[in-house]
Amino acid sequence: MEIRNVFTQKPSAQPEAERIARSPLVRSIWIFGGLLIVAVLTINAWSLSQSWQRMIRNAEDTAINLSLSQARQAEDTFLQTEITLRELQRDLQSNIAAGAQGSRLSLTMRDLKSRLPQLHGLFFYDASGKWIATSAQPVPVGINNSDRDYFVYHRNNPRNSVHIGPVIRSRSTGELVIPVSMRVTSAGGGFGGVLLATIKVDYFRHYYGYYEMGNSDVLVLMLADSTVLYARPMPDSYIGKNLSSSCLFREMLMKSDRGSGQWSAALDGKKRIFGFARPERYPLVVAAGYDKQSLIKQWMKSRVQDVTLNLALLAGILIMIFFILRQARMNLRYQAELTQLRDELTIVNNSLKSMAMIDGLTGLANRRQFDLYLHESLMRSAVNGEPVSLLMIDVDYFKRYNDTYGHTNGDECLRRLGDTLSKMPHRSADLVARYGGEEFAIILPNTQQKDALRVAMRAVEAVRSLSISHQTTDVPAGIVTISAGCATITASGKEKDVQQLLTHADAALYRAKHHGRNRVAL
Ligand SMILES: Nc1nc2c(ncn2[C@@H]2O[C@H](COP(=O)(O)OP(=O)(O)OP(=O)(O)O)[C@@H](O)[C@H]2O)c(=O)[nH]1
Repeated sequence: MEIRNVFTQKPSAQPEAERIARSPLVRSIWIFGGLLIVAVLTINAWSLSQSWQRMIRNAEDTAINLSLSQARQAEDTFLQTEITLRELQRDLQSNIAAGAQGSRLSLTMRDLKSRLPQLHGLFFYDASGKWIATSAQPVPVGINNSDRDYFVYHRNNPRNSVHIGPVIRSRSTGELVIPVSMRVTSAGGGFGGVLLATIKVDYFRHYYGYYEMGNSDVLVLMLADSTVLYARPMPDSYIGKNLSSSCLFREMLMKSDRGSGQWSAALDGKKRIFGFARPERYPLVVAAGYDKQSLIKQWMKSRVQDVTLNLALLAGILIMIFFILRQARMNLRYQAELTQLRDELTIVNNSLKSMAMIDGLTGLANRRQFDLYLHESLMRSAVNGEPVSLLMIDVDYFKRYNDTYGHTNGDECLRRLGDTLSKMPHRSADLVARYGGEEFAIILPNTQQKDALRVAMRAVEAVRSLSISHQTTDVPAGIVTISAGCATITASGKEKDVQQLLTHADAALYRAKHHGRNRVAL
């Protein structure tokens, strides 16, 4: 009988690994870990998106506030200029009535100009465009301004409102200036000339320079027709540019006088977050724009710490899942090994149990099994009323056989006899056992006495035909023979049944011996 070595045999690794991978515990850990990672990623994505939205909202708020304050500042600047022009207009109207005095008006202009820092100059041209008075010193001679747009505008337009024109280069100083002009009515009620105030572009350049803005952020003052008056920090070549293609003029100003949004600047094509405002009094527009790329960089810089911490958290979760999985796999493997060990031990136990029922020399059922089976057979007989027969078989003169051929040969002889008896045709219910020493027994359930007798005689004959030499003076046949005693009972279900059958079979065997051996007795 083979007993497997349970301590050295290992299960094949592949199916075991697959079984562990498919186990509910490992799957649950994967699902839990996956959900945890998804949750962390989702929360992080949400928090990043919230902080980005906040950043955009802040930029929009700052841009709109800045453009509102600049619109107000521009309005004040132009209002002061308008007041100055109106004062001059009043003065001029009364002088025209009394006969215009250019030198006196120039003095007044110089005085007014000195009060307003934004002013580049004040001028009065007569109906033909000739310079009559100016705050400039000395008064240029021989210049005619009738070709200027603002002059043409007032000559053709009788309205008394202030006109703000696109930036021009001053003919007296060469500076970039914004012309603010008014029509002067002649004594007869016709066109009497133009009063002009020029505002220095440098005034806005200087003023906008106060604000802390990035190199790509813009602050732009425009006319309502989208002509640039000044754009910080762009070079002067951008002054006068028409921005009508911008989203600001195409969409935003159509809906509201103030607001915010994101679009690509018509100035340089860069995407910015804009705020804009249009003053009530003058046809001006101010827009402040923050460069989106710079904002993204700034935002990313501010989130580096958070993102790093979250990545560390994610890495921690992954490591934790890894260790939990490893631990779970180890536990499952130990569990599998323990289960296998238990199964192996059960097999070994069963083997040992069956070994306890087998005779080591002959391989037949041993005395223990014989006792159990005889008891069981008699119990069954007591229930169904069928007879049970027992053959007790003893080797004749076996002491002498041992003495003559030695114990080793004696053992071999017993093995051959056992083999012969077990190979005799038997019914499946019959049991051949080694009863002890040189004694054998055959239990024949559901067997009548005459049939048992026949089996016994066949056994005696089978041994005889083995012709195992037994050459001593006491053994007449000169070969190994056996004697058999045969007994049959129908059990009563009482304890004594076993003893009774054994005693009868023993007595029969005794008789077989007594009557010369090598025979059967009932
Ligand atoms: N070799 C061997 N001898 C055994 C074994 N068991 C019992 N014997 C021997 O069998 C012999 C039985 O002898 P006895 O009971 O005197 O009977 P016998 O010599 O066979 O004489 P009868 O039974 O009267 O014919 C003893 O010498 C035992 O030592 C065994 O397993 N192996």
